[in-house]
Amino acid sequence: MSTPLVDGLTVSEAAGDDVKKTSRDQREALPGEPICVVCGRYGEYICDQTDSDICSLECKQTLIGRPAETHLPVGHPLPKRLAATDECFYVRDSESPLTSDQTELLRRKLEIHVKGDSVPDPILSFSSCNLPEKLLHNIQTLGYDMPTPIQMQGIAAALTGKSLLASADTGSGKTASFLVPVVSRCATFRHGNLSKSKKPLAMVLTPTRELCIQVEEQAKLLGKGLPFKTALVIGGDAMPRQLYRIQQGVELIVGTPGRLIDLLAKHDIELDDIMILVLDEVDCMLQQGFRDQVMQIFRALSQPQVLMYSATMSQEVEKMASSMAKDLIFVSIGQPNRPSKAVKQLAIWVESKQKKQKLFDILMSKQHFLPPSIVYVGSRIGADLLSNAITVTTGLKALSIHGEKSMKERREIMKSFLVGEVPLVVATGVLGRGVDLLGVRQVIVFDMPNCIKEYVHQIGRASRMGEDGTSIVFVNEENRNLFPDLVEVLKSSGAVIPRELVNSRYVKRSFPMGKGQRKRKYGS
Ligand SMILES: Nc1ncnc2c1ncn2[C@@H]1O[C@H](COP(=O)(O)OP(=O)(O)OP(=O)(O)O)[C@@H](O)[C@H]1O
Repeated sequence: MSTPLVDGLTVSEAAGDDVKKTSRDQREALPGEPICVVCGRYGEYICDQTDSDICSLECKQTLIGRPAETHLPVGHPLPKRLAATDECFYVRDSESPLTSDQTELLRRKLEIHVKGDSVPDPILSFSSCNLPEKLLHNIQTLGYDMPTPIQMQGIAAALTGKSLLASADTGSGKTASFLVPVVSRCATFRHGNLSKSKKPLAMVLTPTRELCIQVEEQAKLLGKGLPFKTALVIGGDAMPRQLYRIQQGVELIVGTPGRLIDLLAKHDIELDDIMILVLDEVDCMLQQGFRDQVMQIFRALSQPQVLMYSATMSQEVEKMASSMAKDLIFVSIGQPNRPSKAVKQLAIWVESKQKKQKLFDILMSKQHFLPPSIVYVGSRIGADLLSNAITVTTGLKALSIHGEKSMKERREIMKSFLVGEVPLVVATGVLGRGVDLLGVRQVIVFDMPNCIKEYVHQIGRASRMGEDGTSIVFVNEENRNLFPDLVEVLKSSGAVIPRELVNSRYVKRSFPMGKGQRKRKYGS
């Protein structure tokens, strides 16, 4: 039986089967699986006109619209991502504006979705948006040759002065997407107002000290040589020093909400010049726990531009963000709340009592332990106990990091981890979000967090800028609240779902075809 789909196209077999309409609906191919000859995703179908593997109706149409000689053989390994050098957008003169068709095509290719009034076109290069020369030089020194999709659209939107709510994968360059406009606007403002007072002009709030440290470091690198000074305002570091720095005159304050409120309550810091407020990890910042503090700080400012970023979003966050800023621009890259496709996920069903032994087995296996690794646990005491047990049982040097340790200790542990002296860190949520742990390619989620979004952030530490990474998560009946969400996330990434999870009564059953099942053919 044939099921009509769109004009003139039918799909053989399976009435009601969910045939993927666009390439975006299709998942990435697993090793050994057929690859769509047009976009490189899972080639679930065969195009009957060309016998090539394709992933969706959209790619079938693209394929049959191509001249015959460009129909590539089945399984031809086309790049999965848009390769910058292959793409006409990048070889054109990037100073001349895109036509609206080109803008639409670019956004479609890069999965850039926008909502709002007068959203500017994405930038194609850092040099096309009037940034100060020194900032451009610093961007180059950091090795950023080309903006990533979130930077293309995010920087363009932020430079208009409008507020922005943006989501993009973990490790996709969101930090520079908000810092480049912050540095540019602050440095330009100071340049034109040299004699005036040096009250702070921008503020970045993040949920953890580690993330603040990292954001401030990157801000310093981007602002080098410009009238752009920064102050770090986090708990655990001496307050007088932080205060002194602000009083000397800084352009940017980076801090956690708690310490900032403390500082503001005890000292007279003038925030009336703040023109940009950034909420990094905005869904976390607007959650109970942080929300009241963030709103208290927001009310102390005089209607700044608000830039809000995260890899995960919710409708509630969208609503709150809309109430904080008028004329908001929404930007999202790919599908929000999905893990980075570059992280290969493995879910293992392990009963709680066996989790430690399973972890030791992994750590002692040359094949499965891929240091440097992070193990995520649910509690501070759990982090201490597990890191000790790992060292005693496996001989591996493991350290724990959590909120009860002093800032000095946390800094030292991070340093020895990042320089490779320690192959393994056992962490709580303090390292779960935002932290750019270059070199980490494996994450082991020992205790499933109590929200799927935190899981997405945690496994995101295993891949930066689309580099391959792996994650292992231990799951059992105790995590049943998350089963439906976890299955969705695993399914969307093409990961294998453990039998116990498949058969669980807490999961609604609707699974993709298993291997070995026949492929459907597109008829015409
Ligand atoms: N245009 C670029 N070209 C090359 N590398 C880049 C570019 N932009 C950022 N990077 C690098 O990519 C890495 C990831 O960036 P970043 O930490 O900003 O990701 P993120 O999107 O904020 O991730 P998360 O959601 O996990 O916080 C960093 O090491 C950063 O230096």
